[in-house]
Amino acid sequence: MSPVPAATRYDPSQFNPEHNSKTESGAFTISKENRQQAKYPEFLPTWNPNQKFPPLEFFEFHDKGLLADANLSNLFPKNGNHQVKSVTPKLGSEVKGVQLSQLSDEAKNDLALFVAQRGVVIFRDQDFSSYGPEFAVNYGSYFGPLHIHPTSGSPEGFPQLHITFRGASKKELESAFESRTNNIAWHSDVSYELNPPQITFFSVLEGPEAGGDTIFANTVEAYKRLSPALQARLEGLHVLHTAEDQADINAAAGGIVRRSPVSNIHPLVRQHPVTKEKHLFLNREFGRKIVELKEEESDALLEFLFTHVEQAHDLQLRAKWEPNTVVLWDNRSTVHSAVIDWDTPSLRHAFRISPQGERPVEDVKHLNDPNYLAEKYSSIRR
Ligand SMILES: O=C(O)CCC(=O)C(=O)O
Ligand SMILES: [Fe+2]
Repeated sequence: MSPVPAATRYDPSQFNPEHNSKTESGAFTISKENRQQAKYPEFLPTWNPNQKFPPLEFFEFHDKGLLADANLSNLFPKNGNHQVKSVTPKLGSEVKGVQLSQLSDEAKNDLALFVAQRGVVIFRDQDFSSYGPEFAVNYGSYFGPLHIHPTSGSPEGFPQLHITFRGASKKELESAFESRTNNIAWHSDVSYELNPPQITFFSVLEGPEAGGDTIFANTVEAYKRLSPALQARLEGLHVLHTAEDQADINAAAGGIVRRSPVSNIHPLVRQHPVTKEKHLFLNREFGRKIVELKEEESDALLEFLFTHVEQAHDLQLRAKWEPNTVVLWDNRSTVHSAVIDWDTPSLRHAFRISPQGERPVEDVKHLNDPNYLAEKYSSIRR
């Protein structure tokens, strides 16, 4: 079974006993010093050891992108004042002149289609974060039930928001490289869930002037680049994804585990319900084993596929954050990593909204089938 990757071992959801203090309700939060510096205190993380959530259950999901206008005319009206340009030919668009907070439901449907088509969309000059956590939660809920992360910190009262927070101390910066030569950790978010997230919103509220970018890779293109012979061999294989290590690491660091960790099996090659494109669905952080293969075979094949996606800069992009940027990604057909490279002491504070999507399927004919893979589950010792 693949070993727990270095980046997963290092990063217990930013829970850091050195900078955490307690709120009035007994939850951990960041230090007073960091709280005083933060420009968006309503989005600061808390970790409440008493908060517990029941296991997630399978649900049917119908992507809003399927309701979109094929010409995206609600998102980009004919006489609108918007500019859209591709970041790279294979992945990503950058948009100016569209205010996410003001979109109608019809325009949100187009947004879901556009993000599915482009993989990553970078929206500049947004007022989205100024409306606070409640607005963010309501907005994201349009696209699907919001995922509550099992180990992350979140603003009090808004467990659906996943907060990324790094303090501004020199020690914190240096600790990033104490035991690793780099901090790159390619993944798609919480792929161990039965219905992992689809369209995902990420807003960096404040961050360093240079650095702290987020990198993305396109797993549709990564699949297309493989030879037909290898593509055919990958069909019908399934990967075991697990939350166990993340839970253990957080518990060991004194953090929280607010939902019991799960393991699930998903197809290695997945079909997208909106674009109908096939893509690799892999995850260096949570994907541990190809269940149909022996251990050494699985390790070698997974390592080949991870390296293929991670080295192919010709199917990747690097999103640069400016004040008031919101980035949306398709958490099914892309993988991403934070880039923790800044060396001036500055806060980096971000929030993520993760609407859950369909249970991954190798062919959309299985979409929303509650018995999908039932036989395989019963035959696998996990
Ligand atoms: O901090 C970043 O740039 C990305 C963090 C991340 O992987 C996430 O929130 O899903
Ligand atoms: Fe992520």
